[in-house]
Amino acid sequence: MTDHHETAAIECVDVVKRFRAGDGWLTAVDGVSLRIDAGGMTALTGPSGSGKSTLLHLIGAIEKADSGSILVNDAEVTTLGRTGLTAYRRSIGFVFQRYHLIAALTALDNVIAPVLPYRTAYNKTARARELLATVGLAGREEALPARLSGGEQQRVAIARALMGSPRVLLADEPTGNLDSQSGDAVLDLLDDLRRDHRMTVLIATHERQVVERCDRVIRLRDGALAEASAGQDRPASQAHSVVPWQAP
Ligand SMILES: Nc1ncnc2c1ncn2[C@@H]1O[C@H](COP(=O)(O)OP(=O)(O)OP(=O)(O)O)[C@@H](O)[C@H]1O
Repeated sequence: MTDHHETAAIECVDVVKRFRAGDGWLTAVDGVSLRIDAGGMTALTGPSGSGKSTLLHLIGAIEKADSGSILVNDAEVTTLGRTGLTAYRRSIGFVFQRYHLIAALTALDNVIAPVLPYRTAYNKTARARELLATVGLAGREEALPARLSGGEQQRVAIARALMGSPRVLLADEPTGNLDSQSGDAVLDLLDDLRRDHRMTVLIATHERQVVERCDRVIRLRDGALAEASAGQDRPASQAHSVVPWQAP
């Protein structure tokens, strides 16, 4: 594995996460080791309760692993302190099944919301408009979430996740609430973003159509790796096509 020609964007070694369950403990992630190359679209799949969301939360530093190592773009996530965690969470993108948009805010303000407290090198409104256009929502900037379809809301959530120019985008069942056409549009978008910005996309999903769209598949069963990838990696030329991604 060490002579691999690609740079690993995500590398997990012996990652364990337990939760309290009644009098005992439940091991949600049970010694997972994996390596995900930069620039691909990978499916993390497995039956309900197999640990997909938990693993994604650990990689995204939404939850903390009990043991093991998680390297994302060469940064060790498990030992980050408070300040480091905030910076890390801002540096990656996270997309949720239920979009998590703020109902009282327009599409534009939802995209801006996470970076509002921070100084940014870019103009927040201009960038949010640009990203809404990227996700196909030019002209819908002032719409409230309730006026948008599920697919459109998810695209707002994706635009929001892109504000910090993430090199890694984690998506937890991003098409789980969508009909197949809207789901396909969201997957097309993720794949375009991956290619145009050389982002690494990791999608937790139990949907076969989503798995089939990914170039690599990681299967979990009972919190452990069931099988790591059948798919072929993309040709290096394609994986490395670099379009400058605006500095945060
Ligand atoms: N916060 C928590 N507290 C206690 N147990 C939890 C918690 N989060 C997850 N679990 C348990 O950990 C195991 C893995 O859950 P996880 O949500 O990661 O699975 P999943 O593969 O994403 O499932 P699904 O496809 O149903 O979303 C399950 O048994 C779940 O009940």
